[in-house]
Amino acid sequence: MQEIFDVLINSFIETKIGITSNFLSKQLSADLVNNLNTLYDNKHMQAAGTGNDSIAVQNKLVRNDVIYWLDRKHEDQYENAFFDLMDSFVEYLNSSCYTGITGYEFHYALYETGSFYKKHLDQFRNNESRQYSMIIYLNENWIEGDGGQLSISHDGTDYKIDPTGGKSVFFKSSELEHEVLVTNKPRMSITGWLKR
Ligand SMILES: O=C(O)CCC(=O)C(=O)O
Ligand SMILES: [Fe+2]
Repeated sequence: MQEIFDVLINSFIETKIGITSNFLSKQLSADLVNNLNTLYDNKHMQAAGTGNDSIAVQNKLVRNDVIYWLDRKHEDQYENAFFDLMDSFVEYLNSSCYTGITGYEFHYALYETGSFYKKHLDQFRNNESRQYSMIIYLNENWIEGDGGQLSISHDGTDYKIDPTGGKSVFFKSSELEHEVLVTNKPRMSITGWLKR
């Protein structure tokens, strides 16, 4: 995994947007897709909020994905395998870049056809604990016409990143505004934040 972590970290250092394919194995990706589909079918995925007030402001004009938080307490072997992978990534990041990350949080996200997330910053104004944003995509066979790209404008360049299965994107939560363009088919991911 170290080589894949290096690709992610080195591209982040070069352009402020870390990207690597194959962050997740095909098997783990498929297992997490199964989890997500089951959660969705059982109506456990909930409308995502914006902001971190105790009453989350649910603003469907800003975002209309549905989410579910991963938790080791679920004792789900695939969620735990995902957390094990994140533990090794955080350990590697902290030891190679002195980032001092002490925690994280991750949720599954499903964008149904027609869904989007308008331009935003991930760090809350009243809480700076989110240091790095990390997204891991779960969509096999994504093609351009499917839409749903992650769009990041930075240094005069428009980056449009396809949410292709296994790919991970990594950037500083306080720095880069980004948006999810309208998706033309269901779009699945795990999104999270490394915290300090
Ligand atoms: O799924 C993505 O590409 C980005 C999601 C996002 O920006 C967020 O959940 O804050
Ligand atoms: Fe975001």
